[in-house]
Parts: sequence; C-alpha cells; structure tokens
Amino acid sequence: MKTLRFVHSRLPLLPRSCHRPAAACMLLPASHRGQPPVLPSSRSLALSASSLKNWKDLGSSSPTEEEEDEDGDLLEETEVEELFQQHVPAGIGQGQHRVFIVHPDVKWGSRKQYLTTAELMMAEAEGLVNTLDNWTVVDKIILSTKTPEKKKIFGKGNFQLLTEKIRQTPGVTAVFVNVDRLYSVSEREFEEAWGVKVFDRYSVVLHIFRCNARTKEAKLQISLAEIPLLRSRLKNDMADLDQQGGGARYIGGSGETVYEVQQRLLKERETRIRSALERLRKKRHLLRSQRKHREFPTVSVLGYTNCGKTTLIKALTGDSGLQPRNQLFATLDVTVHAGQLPSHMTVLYVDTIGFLSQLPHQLIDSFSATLEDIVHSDLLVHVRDVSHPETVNQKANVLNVLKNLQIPHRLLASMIEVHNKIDLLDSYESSESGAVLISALQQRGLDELKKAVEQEVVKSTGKQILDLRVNLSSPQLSWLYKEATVQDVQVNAEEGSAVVKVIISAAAHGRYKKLFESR
Ligand SMILES: Nc1nc2c(ncn2[C@@H]2O[C@H](COP(=O)(O)OP(=O)(O)OP(=O)(O)O)[C@@H](O)[C@H]2O)c(=O)[nH]1
Ligand SMILES: [Mg+2]
Repeated sequence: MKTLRFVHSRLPLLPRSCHRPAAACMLLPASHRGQPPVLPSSRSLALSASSLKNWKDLGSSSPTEEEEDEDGDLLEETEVEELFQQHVPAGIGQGQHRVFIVHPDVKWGSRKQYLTTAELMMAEAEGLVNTLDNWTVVDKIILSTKTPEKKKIFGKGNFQLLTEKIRQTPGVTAVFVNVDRLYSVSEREFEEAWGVKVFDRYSVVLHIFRCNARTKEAKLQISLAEIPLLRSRLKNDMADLDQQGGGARYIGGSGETVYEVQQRLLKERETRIRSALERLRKKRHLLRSQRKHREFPTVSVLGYTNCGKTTLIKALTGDSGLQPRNQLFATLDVTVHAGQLPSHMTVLYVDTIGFLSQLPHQLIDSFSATLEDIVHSDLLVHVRDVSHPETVNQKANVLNVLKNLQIPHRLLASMIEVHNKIDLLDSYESSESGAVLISALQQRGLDELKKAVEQEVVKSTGKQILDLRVNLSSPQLSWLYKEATVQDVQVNAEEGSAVVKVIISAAAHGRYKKLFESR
C-alpha cells in the first residue's frame, strides 16, 4: 500500500489496490462470529453479513455459505470460481501496466458537461489507475473532440499527434481512453496504431471491481458485466482471424463458423451466470422477508464512491470489522450491520456499493440485484463528501442513478442527506435545509443523525410509541422484549405490574392485544 494523501481532486489520490489474481486480492471478511443474539443491549450491536449465521433470524443480504448449505439451495463456490476465473477479458488482468491516459474533452455543444472540468475528469481517471496495484500513470493528455461517443473520437490531426506522443513515450504498456465505452473497431484501430493494449472506463472500473470482489454475488455480477467486453474482444479476434482467412470457416460438419461457436459459448456462459444470480436473488428475497418478519427496520446508506459510507456505518454501529479505505469501490458487497438508535430501537444499516459518474449502464444493471436492497429499505441515508470539489455533481449523479432504480417516491421523499467530512472544511455551513452535518471519521454530529434516523424510521415503518401496562407474572414483558423495542420499564412492585414504554408496529400491537388483552 502506498501512503495515503487526501487531496482535493475530483477523486482523492487512491492507494494501490491489487493486480493479483482475484483470490489473492480479496478484502478480508468482516467476521464477527460468536456475538450473542441478545436484544436489546446497552451498546450498539455489531454484525456483518458473515456473522449472521448466529443471527439467522435477522436475515442478511449476503448469506454465508453455511446458511445456503442449510437451506439446500447451495450454489457451489467452485461453480462461481469457475465462472469468475474463466475468460477474464484478455490484456487487463495480467502483470503491471504503465498507462498513458487520454481524456477526450468536449469544449462546446450539448455533450459538454458543464459541471465538470477536463482537469477534474483527468484527475478521476488518474485516481482509477492509481487504485490498482502495479499500475502507474506515465503520461496524460487532454485532447479536444466533438464526438467522444463516435467511432472516430479524434480528428485526423489530433490522432496523428496523439499517436506520435504515445509512441515516443518510453515504457507505455497501455492507453486508457477516458470514455465510457469504446467501439470494438476503435479499440482495434487504436491498438494497431499505438502497439499497446487500450482500455476504456468500463474495462478499468470492472478491473477494480474484479480486484475487490469477495462474495459469490459480487463475482457473478462482475462476470456478467464482463460479457460485453468479451463480445467486443471476440469481434476483434475474429477480425484478425478473418485477415488470415480463418474466422468464417466452418468447424468440421457442425454447420457453425468459429465465430458462431464462440458467440454461442458466450451466450451459454451468460445464461449460466444469470441463472446463478437468480438463485442468489431468491435467497436474498427470502432473507429480506425474514428480516421484515422480525421487524428490524433497514436503513440503506448510499452515496458516491469514497464519500464515507462504510466509515459512517462503522461509527454508528461500532462494528470494528468494517474496513473503510481511501479507495474506489472498496465496498462491493452489500453487508448489514445492526446499530441502536437513541430509543434503543435496533436498526439494520445496509452498506452499499458506491456510485461513480458516468458508470456505464450495463455495469449498473449487472449490480441491480445488490441495489435491490435499497429499494426495499425503510429509509435511505445519502452520504455526501462535502469537502470534494465535485460534491454538487456527485449529488446529481447519485440522484440520477436512484431515479433509474425506480425507488418508491416515499423513500426518496424521506431520504436523509448527510454532509460528511466537515472536518476538512473551515466552519462549514450547509445551504440545504434538513441536511445533517457530520464527520464520520471524528464521530461528530452522530447523535443528531441518529435522532433524525429514528424520527424517519418511526414514521416510515408505521411504528408507534406506546405505554403498556403489563402484569409481571405473565410473559407480557418478555414477549415485548422479543417483538418490540422496549424503551423504559417503570415497575410497581406492590401491584406486581409495570408500565412499559415500547416502540411497536401496528401488526405486533395487534398480536399483543390478541394474546394478552383479550384474556
Ligand atoms: N477527513 C475525513 N475523512 C473521512 C471521513 N469519512 C470517511 N473518510 C475517509 O474517506 C475514505 C473513504 O471512506 P469509506 O468509508 O471507505 O468510503 P465509502 O463511501 O464506503 O467508499 P466505497 O465503498 O469505496 O464506495 C477513507 O479514507 C476514510 O477514512 C470524514 O468524516 N472525514
Ligand atoms: Mg464502502
């Protein structure tokens, strides 16, 4: 790991991740097995997805293998590994890279991104490269273009200039063209002209994902997102083969050409991945309904990558297994962490994958199963890094992705906006009403945030705060401890009764009345 330095570029300088085979660069699992399932407790409860074996009733978004085994719908690790390790898009997964970055900049017209300067886009591209172990930026250039999304990105003059510059830069092993997706013909043309591998944003981001993948679900989602890359590579390989007169050749009596066979194999691979993901999705659905059954409200924490989501959840829950990192896409898997609100109500915080501007849609689609948790939560907390020069643009981006995810209106309306990293700014004041100002790192503003979360959770879950008189010789009190949130107990020893202040859902209250008050 390189030393971290926090700078105000569009993305901070990022530590090196990895450029080793995926298995070697997995994140450490946040393991908290063995925590007693006692509710409520005086300190906040810490659990990660992997600890939910002991917390089965709560349900998790990322089931452990043991849970899957017990449920019989086992998805073999080897099956996932096979899909994940097979057909890694060529070129990107091996060795180290000395990268030349080209940022095509649109100076005018409708494609101009008014909120982003070319320098900040370049800083973000550098941040992406620097995230990877053994990848270094050797040189960079911003070139103006009118057509960044076309096959011919650069005009003839600019292209010649660029080719000369790349060819004259010693030791370049790859060129990163900072556009969402390159056409396969453009990629091929560039690789021929420059004599090195050419990557676009999609392939670089995906490679970072690959390095950080830990769970079966993340690995499958990445494998799915790699299919378009493999298709595009296949096209180029076939074009090469065609030049040698081989691509359109039929394979011994099969009636299929080499190209058709390869395409069919890719299609089959895609179907296998999708069906494996569907099995995990069903499992996730089941766990979610178990969670609902126990009535622990879920709070999804979302926001732009590196804004401090994991740090915040760690601060709110005390879960020491969480590992915030100054790195892009450190969190790729949904994990669930229990914390307590001021009234001792337990909520489950869901840590989510970060957003990035212009993340290609195919990539988001592949991760849609993960993002489903957001749609099904009781409350959303949108964390913003307000110290970042692009904070406004990042917010617009996040809201845009949320819009595409078809989040229910009530969730969007109740979303709490958190302004994080205020410690990096001198006397920060927000112009947005309702925003909660915090420093997750320095644990400032957390009490206010917890209060705001509680208020919204009570509203959104339809829970009510009631004073119930219980008979201490009956199981009423223990029932309430199990099924509701007990805030306070005032005992009247003479009467053998108590007044219990509880936060309880209408459904649980109905069951309580049926069980105890109808007698
Ligand atoms: N100064 C300062 N740094 C913070 C604060 N909160 C988080 N950070 C730092 O920001 C970096 C990213 O934090 P994470 O919590 O990993 O961010 P994230 O949003 O989970 O990132 P991804 O999972 O990669 O999307 C880490 O280096 C944190 O230490 C804060 O309040 N102040
Ligand atoms: Mg994170």
